[in-house]
Amino acid sequence: MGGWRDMSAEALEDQYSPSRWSPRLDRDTIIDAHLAVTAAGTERARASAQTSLHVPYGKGDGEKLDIYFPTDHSGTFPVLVYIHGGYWQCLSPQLAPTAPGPHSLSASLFPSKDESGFAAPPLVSQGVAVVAVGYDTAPRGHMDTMVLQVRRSLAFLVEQYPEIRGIYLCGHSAGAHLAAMVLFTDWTEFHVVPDIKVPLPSGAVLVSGVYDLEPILHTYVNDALNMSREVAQRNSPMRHVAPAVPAACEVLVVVAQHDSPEFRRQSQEYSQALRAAGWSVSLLDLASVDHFDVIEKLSENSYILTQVILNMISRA
Ligand SMILES: N[C@@H](CC(=O)c1ccccc1NC=O)C(=O)O
Repeated sequence: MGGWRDMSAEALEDQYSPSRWSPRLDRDTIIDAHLAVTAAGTERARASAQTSLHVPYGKGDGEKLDIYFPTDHSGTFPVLVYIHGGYWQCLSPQLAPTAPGPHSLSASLFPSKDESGFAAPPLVSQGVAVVAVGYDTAPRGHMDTMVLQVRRSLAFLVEQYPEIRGIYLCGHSAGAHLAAMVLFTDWTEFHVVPDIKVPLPSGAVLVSGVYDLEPILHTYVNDALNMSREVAQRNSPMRHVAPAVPAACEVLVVVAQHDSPEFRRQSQEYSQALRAAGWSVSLLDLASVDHFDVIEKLSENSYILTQVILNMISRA
């Protein structure tokens, strides 16, 4: 069992507050800066790529996705599906860097699919489409619903876009958790399996994620999520590591040097568990980045993670 059980409430709260661990920016400005950088990157991506925005993949208001098409998309193309983070919620006062008040309820203070296209430019120029998936964050969405929505968004893409040849998943923080939940989906429930000749997804890049939700139950993060222990366990990828099937996808678990020790432990333990179950998994520990710029830098062509992702896709 993890050492988190012996931590004080304060220490645990610290460990699960990524903004407190960056040597680059202080805790009161880093989330604002993260949103500004990802919003500006998304604006650049929308100005340069051909897009289909707010495409509904289900009936719910939050069930929309944005597609950034590759520069040349006359034939088939691979897709990187990006799942944003933000601790699965949009109302926690501690997620907002400013004091609680009407201002802190503004949607722009929380990551959403609308600031999640920043990784597109280096990928679309290499023939890879990028899809930013929206999902219903808490308090509107329940953890089970978010997992279901992300799974459904993939089934939708496979069905609607026959020109897609290979879906790669990339999630950040809470989004890495959702991506990891997709790895053990029973696709027969989504009626897509008979047509699938490649595994779904073909590869997964899990960046600074949480794979055991139990510690979160004891922190402010659960104020908006309201998870019971049962919900947290049912939605913990760490508890569902199944033996790899022959066509199982390649998994890259990425963690930042300046992620908290608990976040770093979670990535280490999850990647080890997958490896022990026969999965093809690598743990990439990136130097000189924190919980936020580890993902922001995907807007840069020369960033090591951008190159690793392009490499994973081109090897398929
Ligand atoms: N309250 C958190 C905020 C946070 O975790 C977060 C903010 C923006 C994007 C991703 C985040 N983390 C996980 O999804 C913190 O202290 O950093």
